[in-house]
Amino acid sequence: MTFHILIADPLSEEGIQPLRSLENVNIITDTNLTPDELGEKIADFDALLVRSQTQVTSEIIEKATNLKIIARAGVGVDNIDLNAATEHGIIVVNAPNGNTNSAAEHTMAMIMSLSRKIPQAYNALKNHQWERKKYVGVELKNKTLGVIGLGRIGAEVSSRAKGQRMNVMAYDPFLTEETAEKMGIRYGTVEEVLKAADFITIHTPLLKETKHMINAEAFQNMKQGVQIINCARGGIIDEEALYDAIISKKVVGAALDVFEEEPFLDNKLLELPEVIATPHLGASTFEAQENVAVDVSHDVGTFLTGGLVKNPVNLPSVPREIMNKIEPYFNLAEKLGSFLIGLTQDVAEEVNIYYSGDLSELEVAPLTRNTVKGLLQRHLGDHVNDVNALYLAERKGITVHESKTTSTKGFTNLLTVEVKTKSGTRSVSGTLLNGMGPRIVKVDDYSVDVTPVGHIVVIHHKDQPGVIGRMGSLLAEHNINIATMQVDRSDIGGNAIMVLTVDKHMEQDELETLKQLEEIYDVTGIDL
Ligand SMILES: NC(=O)C1=CN([C@@H]2O[C@H](COP(=O)(O)OP(=O)(O)OC[C@H]3O[C@@H](n4cnc5c(N)ncnc54)[C@H](O)[C@@H]3O)[C@@H](O)[C@H]2O)C=CC1
Ligand SMILES: O=C(O)C(=O)COP(=O)(O)O
Repeated sequence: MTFHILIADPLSEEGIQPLRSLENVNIITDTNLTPDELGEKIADFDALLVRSQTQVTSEIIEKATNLKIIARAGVGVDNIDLNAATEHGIIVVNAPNGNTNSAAEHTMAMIMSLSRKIPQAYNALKNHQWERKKYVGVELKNKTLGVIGLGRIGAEVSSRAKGQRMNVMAYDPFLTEETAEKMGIRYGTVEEVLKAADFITIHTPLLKETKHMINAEAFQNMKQGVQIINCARGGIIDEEALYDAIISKKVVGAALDVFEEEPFLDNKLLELPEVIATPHLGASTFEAQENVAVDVSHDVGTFLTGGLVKNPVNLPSVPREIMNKIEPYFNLAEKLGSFLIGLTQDVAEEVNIYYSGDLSELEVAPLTRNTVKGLLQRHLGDHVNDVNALYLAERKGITVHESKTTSTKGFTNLLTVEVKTKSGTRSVSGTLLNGMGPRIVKVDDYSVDVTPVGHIVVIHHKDQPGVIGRMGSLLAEHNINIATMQVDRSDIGGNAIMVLTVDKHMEQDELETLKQLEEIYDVTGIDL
């Protein structure tokens, strides 16, 4: 099988070598596609690699019927409709670390250019004006730098600013006073930071919560004569409000690498002499581009060949050592989910997954996703995968809970899945037998020992002499061979269960004929 990969934004050629060196890949680079052209082509591809320019909208994703992975060679994924990707089971990966240094250096370059008006002075000189009085700057030493968003880049900028003898004060929802103290910076709320800072630099992602976070009200709270830098994302600063704040002289300088609309040819902010700007160049160094391209190439290559990606955006990331321990249980989890939903006639409303024994010591989130995948695939088909299983369950109104328990019922590991419907609760438990693979060991309250594979028939009946024999004869009449049989009962003469594995798929009418026997209450065929 050949994987078709589309590179839709310029990526470092050296960086994508790991991908090119794979067998069975067909890589097309086309960095000039219009949204319509991308929409027309996208169905041909298994993987799409982009930077910030290509907008991967829900309309594009809708048409991407073969797409399995979208890779963002950089940090911000605001150009990708993550919900649409998740809904369609497309994994999104990014390269969160490769451009941190470049973005931090670019931010420092912007702060220094701003404080000494270097771009303006350079421009004047280019225009044959020797202007020394007009371009008097301010020192950074002893000034306060307010950092909004102390993640990878914010932290790097902070440490470099300290090297410039600046006082750094930061706000981040995950920053505590203790951590700030350890980093040698001051902690403040957003309001406190905005009020205290001489220079403010933004390093948050663009999210619903951060859109226009720096608005007219925020500018009002700032110091008179503040200077502001945005090398994160356009839209975090409200550009209209920034324009007004510059006109009113509240803000005396702004350095912008990112804009609400990109690319653009006209933006009225650029008419103001207080504004210096670059066209989204924060990550544009040879080093950063090579780093991010290598990272996404590895993830795309690994993913397409069935491996574990390092930087998933719409899936929690699980380290390889931990994954090695849980991977053997994937099949069990998926089969239990699939078996149980096959047994459940009514609409599932709630799913409870209990992990015990060895399993209770593991990171179980990937197993929960596999269980739910098995559960949903029976009715929704193969497009349900690890990426969209929980999302689709939520959309179908099914709540999913996972918990760890100490009750192992004598097994070294036990996974129990319970489905609640309007008419009651059904459950199934399974274990992974050392060297022998997965087994179903309980169906509701009955103990069994069934390998979850092939054609299974679950029969609820009355515990009475002769039932098993008559059942065998009926199956023989339909030329159905029983491979294995497990029987258990609640008490002598009470309710009982038979779990058969048979050699071929049984049609519904064949299953119905088994109900001719009056001791049979219920027959369900499940193909795993
Ligand atoms: N101009 C350019 O070329 C580049 C821009 N970027 C952008 O820089 C930004 C930061 O990137 P990283 O530091 O790598 O991300 P990161 O994820 O390491 O850091 C982001 C930080 O923002 C914080 N945050 C979220 N909401 C916040 C809020 N309401 N107020 C304050 N802090 C908040 C988060 O807690 C996190 O610590 C991203 O938007 C990214 O896209 C990144 C690389 C290059
Ligand atoms: O990594 C990011 O978030 C960036 O903004 C870099 O964007 P780019 O890849 O240079 O288009």
